[in-house]
Amino acid sequence: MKRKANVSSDVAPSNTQRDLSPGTGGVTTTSGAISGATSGANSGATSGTTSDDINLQNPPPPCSNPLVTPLLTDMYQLSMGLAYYRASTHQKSSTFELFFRKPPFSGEFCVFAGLDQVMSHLQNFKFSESQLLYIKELLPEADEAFINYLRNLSCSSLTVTSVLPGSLVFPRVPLITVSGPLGLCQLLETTLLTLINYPTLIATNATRFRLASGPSPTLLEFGLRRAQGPDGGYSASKYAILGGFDGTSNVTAGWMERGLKVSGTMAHSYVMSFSGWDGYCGDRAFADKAKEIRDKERAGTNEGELRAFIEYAQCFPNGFLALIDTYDTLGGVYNFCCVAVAMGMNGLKPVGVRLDSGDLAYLSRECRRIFDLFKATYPSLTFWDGLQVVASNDINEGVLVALGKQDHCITAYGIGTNLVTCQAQPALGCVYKLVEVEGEPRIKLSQDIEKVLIPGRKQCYRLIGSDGSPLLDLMQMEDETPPTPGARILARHPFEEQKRCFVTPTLVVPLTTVVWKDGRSQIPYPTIEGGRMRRKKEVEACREDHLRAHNPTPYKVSVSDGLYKFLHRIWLEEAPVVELS
Ligand SMILES: Nc1ncnc2c1ncn2[C@@H]1O[C@H](COP(=O)(O)OP(=O)(O)OP(=O)(O)O)[C@@H](O)[C@H]1O
Ligand SMILES: O=P(O)(O)OC[C@H]1O[C@H](OP(=O)(O)OP(=O)(O)O)[C@H](O)[C@@H]1O
Ligand SMILES: O=C(O)c1cccnc1
Ligand SMILES: [Mg+2]
Repeated sequence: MKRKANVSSDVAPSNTQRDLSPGTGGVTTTSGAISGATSGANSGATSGTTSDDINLQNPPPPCSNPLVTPLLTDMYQLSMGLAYYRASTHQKSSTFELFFRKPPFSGEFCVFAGLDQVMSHLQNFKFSESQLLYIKELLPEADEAFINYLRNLSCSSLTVTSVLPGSLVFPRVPLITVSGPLGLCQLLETTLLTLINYPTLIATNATRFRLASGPSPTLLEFGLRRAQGPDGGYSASKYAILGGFDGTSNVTAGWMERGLKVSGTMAHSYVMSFSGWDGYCGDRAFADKAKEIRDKERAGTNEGELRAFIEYAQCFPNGFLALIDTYDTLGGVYNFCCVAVAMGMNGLKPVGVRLDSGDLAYLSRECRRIFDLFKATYPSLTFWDGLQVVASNDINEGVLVALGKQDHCITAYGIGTNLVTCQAQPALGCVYKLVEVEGEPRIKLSQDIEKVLIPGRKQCYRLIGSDGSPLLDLMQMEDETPPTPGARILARHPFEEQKRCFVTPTLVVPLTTVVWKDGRSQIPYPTIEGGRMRRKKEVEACREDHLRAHNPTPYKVSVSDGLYKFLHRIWLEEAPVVELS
């Protein structure tokens, strides 16, 4: 992120963070923390490899969710499809744009995500015979000719342009533009919206959590159990990582996306399940050592918890991370430290603790203070400074901001409900609107000025200033000359006449790329890691005041003078003049 004047923080997790996975021994992770160390090697197009690695000739794979077919749509798309067909307008050339009008979370931006599944849908778009039978049942008006038309539909006649995943995007700029036969473009509306709205919302939410936490802590996504169903949970895990999270507890996400890092700690049930030493069959000397240290350092800590930790440490000698708040958090830290000393005496390194209730800042400081006490007593053990303090329990963006203003020693956050359900704003309002038919721009008027459509096919550019940060996004008509670096142009607010500025960009970046044409993908299949890297770069380049959590400065999304005049001429032509008498 850039401050108004200069560069500031980095959103990459620091390279001193540790892997929290049992069995991986708290290994130091690299900046992306999607090392795949715990979830196997990368494999294929959906892995965490960079997009350059992928052979362009590989067609996009099937959608990850088998529910995504041409039938994942609203009834009215099929009804309109039939009506276009009957009116013989279904083959008219058309252009639709997918965009949002208002950013979520009272913010100014979104992080675009979900294009991977859109590419898969375009590639695999085909009604099955049983779906066609069902459509006949549903739409008795449909004759065999229409069913045959649906039967032969594929996306080979479409041209699709899009911004790329991980891009910072702003209101009204078309994120995806679909050009092709009217009937087919219409049939894609609902599916494209459902494939983009939630991924973009969750990637944006995750980005905001990352901005709120700062670059250092490890962010782990823990939301599967609270997500809106299996697909909500899976999408949340994937796109939270695109948005800057480092790992997920969701095993299916790791299995499906082999580059994603899967990790976790332990639950209260595990700690609660132990109550004494009956049936203990582990290493007696190890248990006796831990108990001896406990009796010396803090007699009276919970015995069942101590046993639970001793058992776990033996099972995961390189991945001991203890949940310490089941009975009494401070007693829990002592129990952890005693087991840690016993491990250290066997040449092993514990990973750390998790706090799941109470004042997380205060308790994290207490953890560090007690680690320091042990460090003073057992200075030959070298792991004390590197121990993790993981915090969880209903953490949201506000809690991260609040914790950032307090003194705390938290090194990692486990975040579920508020992240995956996007509790602060549960839906993104991307829309998909017709802007042109047979080369004729179309406008939709509204009493609500924000809802007036900007007509026609557009070219969109990001104009970059001399400090490398974006100045504004500019939309212009397709046939206008693109802006050029060093040349001064007039940029106008689309609706408010007095809001305009002259801008001289240092760099002009086209916002969209042709991603689908002539029946095939024109880009390497988008990867989570590719989107993650683009998001990081774009967030770093953007001025901090556009991204901040509260009262962000509006980012200018402008139109060229030519598009402004065109929009307002069409608006006047189409708006009825009322007669008063
Ligand atoms: N130091 C802090 N500053 C700001 N918010 C915090 C701090 N510590 C914890 N929180 C947040 O305050 C809320 C505390 O919630 P709540 O009172 O329900 O939990 P608790 O009583 O500590 O634990 P539980 O009920 O789960 O046993 C959570 O959202 C938590 O993330
Ligand atoms: O708080 P979240 O951000 O959703 O993070 C995930 C939560 O899920 C687990 O709780 P669990 O399901 O055991 O429930 P509880 O903590 O509410 O008792 C875990 O201990 C976290 O508290
Ligand atoms: O691994 C964890 O600690 C975890 C995972 C999911 C939800 N709560 C906690
Ligand atoms: Mg909880």
